[in-house]
Amino acid sequence: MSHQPPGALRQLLGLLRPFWPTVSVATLLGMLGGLSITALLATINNGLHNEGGLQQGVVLAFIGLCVVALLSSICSDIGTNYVGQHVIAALRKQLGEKVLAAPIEQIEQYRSHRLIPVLTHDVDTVSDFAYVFAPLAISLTVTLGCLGYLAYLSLPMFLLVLVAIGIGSVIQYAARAKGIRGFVAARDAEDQLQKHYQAIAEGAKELRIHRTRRQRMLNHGIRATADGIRDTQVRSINTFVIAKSLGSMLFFLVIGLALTLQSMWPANDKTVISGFVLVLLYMKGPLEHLITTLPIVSKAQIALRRIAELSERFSSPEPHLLLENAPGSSGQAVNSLELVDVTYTYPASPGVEPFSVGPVSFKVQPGEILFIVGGNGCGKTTLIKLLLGLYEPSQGHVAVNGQAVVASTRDDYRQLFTTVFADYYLFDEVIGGEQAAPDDAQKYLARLQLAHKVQLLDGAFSTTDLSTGQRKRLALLNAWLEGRPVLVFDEWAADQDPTFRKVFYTELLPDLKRLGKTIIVISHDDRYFPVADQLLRLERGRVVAETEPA
Ligand SMILES: Nc1ncnc2c1ncn2[C@@H]1O[C@H](COP(=O)(O)OP(=O)(O)OP(=O)(O)O)[C@@H](O)[C@H]1O
Repeated sequence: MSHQPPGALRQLLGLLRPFWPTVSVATLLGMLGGLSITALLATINNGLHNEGGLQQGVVLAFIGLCVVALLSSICSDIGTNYVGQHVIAALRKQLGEKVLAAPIEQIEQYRSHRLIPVLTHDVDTVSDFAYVFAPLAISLTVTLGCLGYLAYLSLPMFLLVLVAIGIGSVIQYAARAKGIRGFVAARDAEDQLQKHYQAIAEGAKELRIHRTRRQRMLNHGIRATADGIRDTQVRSINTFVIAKSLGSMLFFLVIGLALTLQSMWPANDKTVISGFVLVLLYMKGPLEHLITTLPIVSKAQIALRRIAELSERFSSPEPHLLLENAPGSSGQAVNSLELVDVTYTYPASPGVEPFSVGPVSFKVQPGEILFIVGGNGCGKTTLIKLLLGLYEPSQGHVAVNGQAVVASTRDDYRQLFTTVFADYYLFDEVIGGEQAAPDDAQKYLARLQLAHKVQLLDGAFSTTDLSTGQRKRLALLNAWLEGRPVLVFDEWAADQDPTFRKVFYTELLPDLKRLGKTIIVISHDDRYFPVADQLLRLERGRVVAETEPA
């Protein structure tokens, strides 16, 4: 993927905007440092040709210039580092917020193996740039100061240097264009590598018991991708290195040319040629620094493009999604929960007919248990994502207490639910309802037959190193601790042993029902279907049977 949205520079400027006073002062100080160094060079050059060496006044000026150059470059460095680190922190926070606020469909489509490298690798690359930013500014101002001094010394020689810099810039520009193409290809391959890493971490067990797959993963996956990245990076860096060496040689050519011209056309003032050589030799350092930093700048540019692409993808955050200082749950009582003629269609992908669910209507009330049943892939999870307000219906609406859920109320609406998805994520910390006392937790842990394994310490589980079924029981603990009115379980019992499965359907669900909870269960356990007050059977996204309480 080498899609390149145009917003990289705009994004960088946007991030720098709050720090413009510091950036301006740091840049001005950097320029002052650069100019002081140029003035020092001029003083040294004059001193070289002055019979009596440096006069007392000049010595004081020399010391003054040293102090100014030292202090201004230190302060400029500190200022730009401060800004750089704040920009990185702002970027990290901004990206985190974007992911937290992005519609679920967008996150599902982006894929985690592409998301994580942007949040880690690309932000780190921009952070590398933050460290070179200050020296870069100083090198640039020293180079400009030196050029100014050269122009003051001799206009023809200054023009000669400008021509040389022009030739050098063309070489650098060509090298940079070639290098950037390589860096973009390498960055694309990084996503692929991340996908392989994810596979070897999450599929460790499967790979251990399948030699052919393991070897294929190693040879065609990790080795081939890592070697590909290495070769592309080596080629790109080599291009920069050759261009840098050519540029370096250009300096000596210009110095040689100037000395030759001088012997052909001797200058009256010896300070001109010595100053010229002195400045050029000094300028070589900062100018080379500028050139060697080009790869870092190019990489930062690519990273910024990736970040801008992610920002653009996630640029339509859910409106009214409260990220700060909002109450944990909406506190609203639920008298009824309804889906009214709801339909939803997944975005089309090439060559595949997009899956649609609906139109579906149902109503469920407190103290009721609704089962959603049907074969694999018939749309049960999609339906509960619609019910939970994670997907917005293409048509129809979801209503609570007869009121349609709209964008401004959707986040509050979601706080009515405690959910255990089939692919749930078990957080270490327990963020319980206000009434969640540790005594209660201990009681429920015992009920879930986990009291001998897990304890609640400082609001976190003492361990989550448990069996699959035990981890899922731990996820269920939230059903009590959060105290929310609607509970949704997506194939919760699938990983439980027959005894505890029975406990779930015949004891825990009825207990929760008695507490007045509204309960929605996705289930394949047909022997427990009678537990349900309502049963909704789906087939290819359509409701084919609905059973209401007698
Ligand atoms: N993110 C997605 N993008 C596109 N299509 C999707 C996406 N997620 C699911 N689908 C499609 O929607 C269909 C229904 O998926 P869903 O997860 O709702 O089924 P399910 O009834 O819960 O299945 P199971 O019992 O296997 O969990 C699937 O056939 C799948 O192709």
